[in-house]
Amino acid sequence: MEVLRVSNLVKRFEGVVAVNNVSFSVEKGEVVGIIGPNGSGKTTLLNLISGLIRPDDGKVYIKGEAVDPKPHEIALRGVGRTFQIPKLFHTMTVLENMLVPVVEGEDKGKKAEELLKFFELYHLKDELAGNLSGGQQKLLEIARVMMLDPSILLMDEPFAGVHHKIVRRIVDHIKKLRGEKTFLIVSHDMHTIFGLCDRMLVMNEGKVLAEGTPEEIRRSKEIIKIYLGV
Ligand SMILES: Nc1ncnc2c1ncn2[C@@H]1O[C@H](COP(=O)(O)OP(=O)(O)OP(=O)(O)O)[C@@H](O)[C@H]1O
Repeated sequence: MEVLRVSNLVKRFEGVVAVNNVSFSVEKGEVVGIIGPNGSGKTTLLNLISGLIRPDDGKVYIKGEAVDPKPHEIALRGVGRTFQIPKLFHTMTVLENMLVPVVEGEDKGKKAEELLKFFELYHLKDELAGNLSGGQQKLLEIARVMMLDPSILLMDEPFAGVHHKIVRRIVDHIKKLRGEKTFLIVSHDMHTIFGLCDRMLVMNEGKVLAEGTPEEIRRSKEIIKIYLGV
């Protein structure tokens, strides 16, 4: 079942076409990686899907319905987002950060604790978020976005600047959740993303240049040309 589709998305910034007529779709439970050189439009694409910026053209469909590109509207439809630099409250504790998203019902605290246990952060629950390592902050942001029970997770560079032990933990968590949840992950960490994804999109100069399984992408001459400049 298709859970996400972007159709002819375009975003221009004075003179730069950051996203240039991008279309693709994602099936429920897939883990899709987005790779591409710096400035190829990956973050802008995630910003468009999560409604942080409005497209100049094109549409985003979630579970078959066109969405109004507003962050709140998109979050309500089950799309969660993490950032290249986690957006945490550094002077609040780990547990307090977990309780920032508005969640209906009475068991917010219990849910937060369960998620902290799942992400192996429970022992740090009373620590200030600002005292966590970069990798622990990334884990906490992932745990926090799960408070809203997203069905689709957009992740921007979840492995960048993260100790390899925590990279492995993040990968393990994604593997546990795949199938039930759908992931769209932007990463420069070729080794990790190739090992994790079902499918990859390769962006260059705002366009999707190639799409395929990690194996297909590895064999693609175009990709080698972009990354190695030959
Ligand atoms: N707010 C903005 N104003 C002007 N130009 C922008 C803005 N955001 C992005 N751009 C430009 O759009 C292009 C795509 O940027 P984007 O950050 O989406 O690329 P990226 O693939 O995520 O890069 P990186 O891997 O370095 O994070 C770049 O040329 C960038 O300079």
